[in-house]
Amino acid sequence: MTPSVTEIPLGPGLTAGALRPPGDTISTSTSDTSHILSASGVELSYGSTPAVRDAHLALARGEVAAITGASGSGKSSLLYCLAGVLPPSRGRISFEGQAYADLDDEEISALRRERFGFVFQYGELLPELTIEENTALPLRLAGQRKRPALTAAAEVLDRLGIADLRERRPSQVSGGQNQRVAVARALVHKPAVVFADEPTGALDSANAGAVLKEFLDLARSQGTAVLLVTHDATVAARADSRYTMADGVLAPIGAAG
Ligand SMILES: Nc1ncnc2c1ncn2[C@@H]1O[C@H](COP(=O)(O)OP(=O)(O)OP(=O)(O)O)[C@@H](O)[C@H]1O
Repeated sequence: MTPSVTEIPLGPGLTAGALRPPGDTISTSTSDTSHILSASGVELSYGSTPAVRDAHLALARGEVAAITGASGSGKSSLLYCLAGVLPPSRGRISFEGQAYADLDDEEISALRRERFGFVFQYGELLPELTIEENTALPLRLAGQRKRPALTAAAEVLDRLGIADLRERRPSQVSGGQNQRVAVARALVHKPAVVFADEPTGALDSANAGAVLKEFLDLARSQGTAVLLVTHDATVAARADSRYTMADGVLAPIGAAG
């Protein structure tokens, strides 16, 4: 099963080419250019079940923001709205001042593929590709030739201390190593924003701390903003800004810095 350009798995049930139902009600205003990503009045319901209520959030270039909250509070739903994966029921989301509502399906797919990176709890690597090929995937999807893409992948793997694993397949490395590969893949194309949903949630605490540090150090060194969803307050403590979510309501906790 070789991945096609439009079928890169981004997580359970998600693909890079997926999702943009017609008829959403996002406003087309593009006034906020001071933040790389901004959201106002975002709401999402699944049928009659509200999951996100009137969420406001702004992410600066290179900022690491964390959202904590209990299971079912709406964190993932909000993350997927902000990543252009799920269209909100109401509200406005914009990237670099460009409202998602003004982008067509192809443009929003390109945004997710080229300007965003994704990390999920279980890595979501493609089992039939090597570690190096998995890491190079965003560059290949963006049209880069194989050799420079693999060279760039090897450099990122080296920065994460796992260059020696590059010829192996995901089944041949540990959980922590898999998650480092997922981090490498999310950052290899130097995206503007990485969306990370419980990126270390499947790891033991020592491994989780190490992987998280490497992830955030690498993101910060290349100016990539990170929006991090986590249950774990110690993970959130590494962020520049923090939000909490309860019953679909997002609230900032503490000042940035
Ligand atoms: N596809 C769906 N269809 C219907 N309801 C859903 C769907 N996905 C999530 N929900 C509901 O929306 C609410 C928010 O779910 P969400 O997954 O966003 O929460 P979460 O805070 O990320 O939870 P967790 O920490 O357990 O991942 C929950 O009540 C959940 O049951």
